[in-house]
Amino acid sequence: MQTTLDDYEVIETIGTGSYGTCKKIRRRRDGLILVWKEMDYGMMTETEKQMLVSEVNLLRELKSPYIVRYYDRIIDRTNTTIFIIMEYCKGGDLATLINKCKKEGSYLDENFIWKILIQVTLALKECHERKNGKAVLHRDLKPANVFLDTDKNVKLGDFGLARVLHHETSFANTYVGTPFYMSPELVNNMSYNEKSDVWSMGCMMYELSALRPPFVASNQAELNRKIRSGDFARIPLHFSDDLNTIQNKMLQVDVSKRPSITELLAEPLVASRLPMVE
Ligand SMILES: CNC(=O)c1c(C)[nH]c(/C=C2\C(=O)Nc3ccc(Cl)cc32)c1C
Repeated sequence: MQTTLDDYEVIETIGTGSYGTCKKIRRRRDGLILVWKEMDYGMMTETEKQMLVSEVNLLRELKSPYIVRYYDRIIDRTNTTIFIIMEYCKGGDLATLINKCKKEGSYLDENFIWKILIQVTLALKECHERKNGKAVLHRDLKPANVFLDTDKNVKLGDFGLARVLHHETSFANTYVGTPFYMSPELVNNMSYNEKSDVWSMGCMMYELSALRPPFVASNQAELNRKIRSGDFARIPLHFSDDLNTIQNKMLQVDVSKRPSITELLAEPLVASRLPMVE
């Protein structure tokens, strides 16, 4: 049966972004706490509306304990607003966690960083696996798009920029993500591909360790130069050589030398930390 806005009670706004607004809600019939991401599509072009439809359809298909669960969507045509209803992640997002560490002058625990690495890799495995010839690229992997549940397990969210990659090509179209996490192939005007998600994950894992991105600059030209060079400082010395090694592999400038998600999962440093399959 088609649900309506009256089936939910809004509790509070918990986030706003370029995409719109994220609100914590309660489902009236059973009290389940969820969120909805509400977006006004009134000013969107037909292409942007199609992108929105594809985000919802992608979310419905992606099934992983490490990807936010999609519940429903409501379209309010009177107010040209779509409401995408998803699971609530009580732990919030990694960007907030990084800012908290910076404020407190503390680093994250290495075991927690490894746990995030493993779970984001497994989330991307679900995305990159070609189902009926189509792989999904996240294209905007960053701390603000990775959420945590009550047990601080990863919930990859916000596929607003995700693209379906069709079987006939292994390259998708142009990039629109976060400049600090731009991969060398994108800086060199090549197309986005699965290994560009691996680069972004490498940047994110580096930032979780060092509390700053691997490449920073005051302008795009300088940032592009640093990204192309692939030169970045080692993560703080108290972190292990193993963590440093795996992060360096993800930040390989040469795409052919950078591991795919499948190859990353086969790396002994990662494979030895994978959860037991039930
Ligand atoms: C300060 N904000 C928060 O603490 C926060 C919390 C507790 N949850 C969220 C966000 C989400 C949340 O809880 N579930 C989500 C599903 C999809 C997307 Cl794109 C976002 C969310 C946020 C931003």
